[in-house]
Amino acid sequence: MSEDEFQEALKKQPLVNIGTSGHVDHGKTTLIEALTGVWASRHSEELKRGITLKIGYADTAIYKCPKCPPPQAYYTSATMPKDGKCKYCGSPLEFVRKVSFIDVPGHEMLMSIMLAGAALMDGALLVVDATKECPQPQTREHFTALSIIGVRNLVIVQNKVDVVSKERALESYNEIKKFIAGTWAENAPIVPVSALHKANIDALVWAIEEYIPTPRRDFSKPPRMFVIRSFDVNKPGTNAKDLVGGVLGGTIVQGRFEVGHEIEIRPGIKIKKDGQEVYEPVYTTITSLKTGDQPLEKAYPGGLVAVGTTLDPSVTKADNLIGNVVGYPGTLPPTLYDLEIEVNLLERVVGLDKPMKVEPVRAGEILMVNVGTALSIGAVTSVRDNVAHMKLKIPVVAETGTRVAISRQLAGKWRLIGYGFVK
Ligand SMILES: Nc1nc2c(ncn2[C@@H]2O[C@H](COP(=O)(O)OP(=O)(O)OP(=O)(O)O)[C@@H](O)[C@H]2O)c(=O)[nH]1
Ligand SMILES: [Mg+2]
Ligand SMILES: [Mg+2]
Ligand SMILES: [Zn+2]
Repeated sequence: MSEDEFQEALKKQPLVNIGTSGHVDHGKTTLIEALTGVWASRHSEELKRGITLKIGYADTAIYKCPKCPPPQAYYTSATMPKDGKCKYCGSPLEFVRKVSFIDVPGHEMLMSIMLAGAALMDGALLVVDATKECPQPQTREHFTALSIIGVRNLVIVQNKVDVVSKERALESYNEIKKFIAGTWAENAPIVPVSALHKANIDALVWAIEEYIPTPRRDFSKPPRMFVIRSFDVNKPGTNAKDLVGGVLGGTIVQGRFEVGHEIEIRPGIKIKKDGQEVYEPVYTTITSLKTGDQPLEKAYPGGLVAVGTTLDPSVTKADNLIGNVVGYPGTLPPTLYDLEIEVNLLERVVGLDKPMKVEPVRAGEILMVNVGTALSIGAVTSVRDNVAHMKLKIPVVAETGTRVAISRQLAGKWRLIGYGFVK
């Protein structure tokens, strides 16, 4: 990738994904709103119930005052004055970079969605409610998920400091310090904020600038995108000649896509063949690319990219293609119905109120696997040493060495128990 191409791309599209993580109701979505001005939980069911159910996206740009010291120097499109000038010294603010936030649910029933989101994160914010003892079960479980998936750029956000005493704020800080002591996140910054009152957000932006850099990716690798959403964007009753093809929403994880190129989507759609249900890859052409409202000729890793296609919209409607992998024809890993994984179990199940020992994997049990944004369950057919064979209900697209998160149902809920690598 040339420096010019990187700089050019940087102006048009966020090239870094910053995820949220943390226990339910600790203020992840409120924090993203404070940073971006966007409420990322927009689905009607989410609005009704006040909890995040799906992966949410919100983009913003970071700006900096050339004269003021940090943290006052730091702004986002949502926090900067309308005239684009520093509110302390009046200097015109300088554009730093675009960033995309990926918001995940904290509810214990939605761990699989968090894992799908985590597969896309270049860095993360771990949101901790200062009014609650730390760690809460999904604080632990999300932190473990970041550890497993290999997210290493972390900023810890101590939220809701508007409703705690100074003593409690200090106690909460010490709980967080103790929680991360001896882990890879030991030196992560802890930034106290009130997401609700948008207090100390400049210090958080500063920490993001210091600790979550935009990764320099190799754009020349064969392009690959993980699908997170798929839609039929036509209004009911549209004339057949005006129909627009199916749209895929996802995050590019390597390479770049260009308008006009042919793509393959795997595992594709379920069909019946000789009385058996199988998945067949789908082939189509990219008719448009967009990030936010910005049309693109080329799309790069980072943020949510909408890919227009020539597919019949009935194929993409209602998130039908979630978890699929997109690439140029012939470049994708194989579709696997049988999975052989080298299993690494956690010592403890961390997502429960009381952590408990992880029992070994047994033949015959049902496990859940997350591979990229794909999710499948399957029965373990055999276990030898630390290698487990599984028969999957829905096939996954993965090559040797692909990282897999493994969950087991405990007390009726899927809990993260370990990770593995595809053999
Ligand atoms: N007092 C106070 N309340 C906050 C703050 N941030 C969030 N809240 C409140 O906490 C509740 C939960 O906030 P959300 O942003 O929905 O929390 P979340 O972590 O996104 O929740 P899930 O996505 O369901 O896990 C809401 O009632 C918010 O208004 C804060 O800084 N101070
Ligand atoms: Mg939320
Ligand atoms: Mg909530
Ligand atoms: Zn200034």
